[in-house]
Amino acid sequence: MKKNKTIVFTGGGTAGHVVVNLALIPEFIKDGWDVHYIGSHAGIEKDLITPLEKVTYHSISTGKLRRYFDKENFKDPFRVLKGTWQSLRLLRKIKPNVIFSKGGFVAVPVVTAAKLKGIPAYVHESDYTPGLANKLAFPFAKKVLATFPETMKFLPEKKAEWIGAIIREELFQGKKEKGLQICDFVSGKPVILIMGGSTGSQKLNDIIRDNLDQLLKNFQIIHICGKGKVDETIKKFGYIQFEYVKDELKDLLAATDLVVSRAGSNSIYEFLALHKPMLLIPLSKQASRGDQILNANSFKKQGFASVIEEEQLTEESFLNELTNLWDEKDTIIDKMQEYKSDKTKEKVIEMLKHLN
Ligand SMILES: CC(=O)N[C@H]1[C@@H](OP(=O)(O)OP(=O)(O)OC[C@H]2O[C@@H](n3ccc(=O)[nH]c3=O)[C@H](O)[C@@H]2O)O[C@H](CO)[C@@H](O)[C@@H]1O
Repeated sequence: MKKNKTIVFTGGGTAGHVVVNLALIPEFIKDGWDVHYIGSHAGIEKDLITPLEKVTYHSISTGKLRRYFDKENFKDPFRVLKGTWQSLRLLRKIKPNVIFSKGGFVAVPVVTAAKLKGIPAYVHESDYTPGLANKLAFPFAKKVLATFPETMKFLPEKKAEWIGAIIREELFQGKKEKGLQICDFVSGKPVILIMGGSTGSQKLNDIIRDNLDQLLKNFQIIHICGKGKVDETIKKFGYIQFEYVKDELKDLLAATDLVVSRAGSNSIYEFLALHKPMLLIPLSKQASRGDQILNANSFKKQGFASVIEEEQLTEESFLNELTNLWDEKDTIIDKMQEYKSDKTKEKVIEMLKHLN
């Protein structure tokens, strides 16, 4: 019997390294491919992928990027070596035609093993500048795909291709009434969605909670706080908190007028595609390599967002920028409507199917 074509997806650590895979996986299942996923034992990728029917999830050992001293840092190279050996064994068994990596540390051993087995691996970089895990994977990749056009200058010239953002189809199918109903909100009063990235942000949580009464005078607020960060003591009409939202996100976004968010690349491209004016508070240089600052400033320059850097974040600057954003929202939406995504998802699927 003829074997189905097979694809292996990898990527994890935060949802930003999984959602692009979530957008692509259904298209391969629909076309009769066998779909496998290689992720970590306990990362968010396991949570998000294992409920999917027709996807076989395999766990491997993986390291983690810590920007501080920890004795675990010394064990990580051995974990990555073990992960590479495990990936080699898995790839020998699965025999995929192609591999798609969305990055994060778990992807490094998989892409390395792909090179050793001669399997073409496509690596996707969604941030303005490439992260360390992806940089380690570039030498082993067949192609490196970028979301931001500006990223091309940081990528290996012969392998790099700009494709744009890959967005989950379901996000376009949200219903405003359903979103309002989930939150127990009224229609006719504007809604702000607060999203501190897939893991939540204490900084954003604090500024919202410190100004809650003021904000609730004019807005209703959906607050995605991050795992373990919901404050059960706050119960107010027009304010609802979530740790993380899965299927209902599309409806919550449909009910949203403005967004306040970190500047993770996937999130901000989703807000752009859905025409949601956004106030971005990027992760600071102290806590990251500064990629979110570049993501945010690129969006500001194009007229899609206003930005407050953490060092400038005060109650006053926050409330002022939010008022300005509300006043400017129609102009911003006009600008967003000019942005064309140009069938990015379809292009990538063609590329992976035909190894272009
Ligand atoms: C702290 C950290 O390392 N952040 C990085 C991480 O962010 P993070 O994981 O937050 O990534 P993104 O903002 O790019 O994507 C988050 C994704 O999770 C989804 N989502 C989020 C919350 C929720 O409740 N439900 C839900 O489905 C969003 O719709 C989005 O699709 O990866 C991004 C993409 O490489 C980087 O730009 C960020 O710097």
